[in-house]
Amino acid sequence: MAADATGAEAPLIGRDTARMAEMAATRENAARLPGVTLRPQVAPCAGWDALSGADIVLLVTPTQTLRAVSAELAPHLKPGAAVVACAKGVERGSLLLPPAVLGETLPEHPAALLSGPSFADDVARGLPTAVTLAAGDERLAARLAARLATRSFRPYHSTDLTGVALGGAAKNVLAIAAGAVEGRGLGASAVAALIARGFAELTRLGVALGAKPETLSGLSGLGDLVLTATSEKSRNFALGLALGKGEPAPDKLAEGAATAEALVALAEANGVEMPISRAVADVIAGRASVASAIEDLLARPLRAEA
Ligand SMILES: NC(=O)C1=CN([C@@H]2O[C@H](COP(=O)(O)OP(=O)(O)OC[C@H]3O[C@@H](n4cnc5c(N)ncnc54)[C@H](O)[C@@H]3O)[C@@H](O)[C@H]2O)C=CC1
Ligand SMILES: O=C(CO)COP(=O)(O)O
Repeated sequence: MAADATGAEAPLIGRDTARMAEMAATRENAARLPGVTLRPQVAPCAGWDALSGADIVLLVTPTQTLRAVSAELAPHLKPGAAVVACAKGVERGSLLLPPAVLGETLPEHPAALLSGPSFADDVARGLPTAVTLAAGDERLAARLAARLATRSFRPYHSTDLTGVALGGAAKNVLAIAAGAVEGRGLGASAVAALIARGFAELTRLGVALGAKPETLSGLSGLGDLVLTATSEKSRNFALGLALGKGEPAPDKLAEGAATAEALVALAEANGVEMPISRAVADVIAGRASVASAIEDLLARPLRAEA
């Protein structure tokens, strides 16, 4: 559970017992958020025991682990507890977005999703951040948003789970492409073109899946795309940058790399073209070089902008 506005204790559960004990003692997550002192109500611990008292559980593991982790914690949840996925991606194989994965593993629990432009480091340092909290039920979405809000962390609520989830998944793939364009030294105009055309393909798929266009152009879609596709703090952008420069990939989670192939498969299944995402999937899978992928994108036939 998060350290929310109520000041209630918020257990922070991790699987590495020694690291959680160290975090509890030093009040710092030295590996992920060095220099940030944990708020007093955050209680690092290991094991699932602390779940039994939680009304709201935030799941902050990567997309491809969501199914296993949520299934493992299922027997330990308080009846009726809301489970909020914070992952941004498409599950490989099933092609499901995070809320739909939770719908399968935790059908008795209301599923929600937290997404939007928010580097963990910015949030932890109390810098102003606005995000989207989505749940199928509007009252639940509003209640969760109010519960998680702080003076600097502003969740807007939504019932468009698909739109919020799709924006978060696609922007990571597109950020890899933006990083690669930057890494090849193609200039700021090319990055802007990529963001705009990337947003067009994100929107096409979102609409095909039933998302609301205003969700896609909101915080969790366009907002997060702009952040991630323009900042070297983004691990997805940093991966693209390394690929573009021909350097080794950084040893950090880049959700877009794990999601690219699944995103393109989801688009194909819905009859939607996503050429930039496809180029990223091809490069990640080793089917194309960055140079040839960019060549192919530039060689596409000219067409109407929509
Ligand atoms: N770091 C950020 O700024 C933001 C991250 N996210 C999303 O949050 C999700 C997680 O990302 P981060 O926390 O940044 O990644 P991370 O790599 O910093 O942390 C992931 C955590 O999950 C744990 N984990 C991995 N596999 C696990 C498993 N099978 N069982 C239990 N725990 C497992 C790891 O030990 C680690 O503590 C991603 O989908 C990412 O897109 C969303 C918004 C911002
Ligand atoms: O999702 C994020 C910011 O909103 C974090 O982006 P990266 O995973 O690329 O670091």
